[in-house]
Amino acid sequence: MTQDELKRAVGEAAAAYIRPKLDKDSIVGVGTGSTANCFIDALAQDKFLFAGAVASSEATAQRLRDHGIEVFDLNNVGKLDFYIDGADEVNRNLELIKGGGAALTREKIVAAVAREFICIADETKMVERLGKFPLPVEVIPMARSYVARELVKLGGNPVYREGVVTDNGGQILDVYDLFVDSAIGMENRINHITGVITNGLFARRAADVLLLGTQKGVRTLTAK
Ligand SMILES: O=C[C@H](O)[C@H](O)[C@H](O)COP(=O)(O)O
Repeated sequence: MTQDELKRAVGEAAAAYIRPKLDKDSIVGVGTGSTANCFIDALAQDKFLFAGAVASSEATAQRLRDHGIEVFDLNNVGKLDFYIDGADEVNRNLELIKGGGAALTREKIVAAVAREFICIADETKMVERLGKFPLPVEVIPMARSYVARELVKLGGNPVYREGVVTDNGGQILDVYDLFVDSAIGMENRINHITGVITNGLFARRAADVLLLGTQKGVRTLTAK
């Protein structure tokens, strides 16, 4: 199977995973990216089973609406049973790097609210240790150079993702060569740099379940 076919398989598996738990009041948290798009397309088949969705980006909100799925403002939603999203890297503890599509901040917010975070990924995303994928860090624009200098002190090589403005008006630094021995430790350290909005390590709120697309089928993994 190609990578695209694996993405489609996990998108469909995620829709099947939540289907029996949906009711007419359910609101589903939906992530961003090509794998999340596969999930949205599968979820649309079930759109009469649930109330609507909360989106982690403007792009996702648009795709949901295009499918006729109502999109709610997170501030008007009391509880979210599920959040389904892709990842750029995932380890065996279901800690993630996310933000390749610059949606990390809203993704982290929706994941924080959700009772169950289901990550969907093809097997190319599974790693022993996080950090080969450059870690996205969203910053307040005026703080970009200062934050970059602080990231160098942590051992990273930050590169400004030129031309990208996030849905929140932030900018992105992609940090190469970071040694991430403790994902939670690094997530906290980077969050404490003044001017950082969010970083793409999802360790304090890791995924609860991973649906991993492999050549032998979709595997369901929980944290080790
Ligand atoms: O900002 C983007 C998100 O974190 C995506 O979930 C992540 O980049 C994975 O995207 P894709 O499914 O396209 O590989």
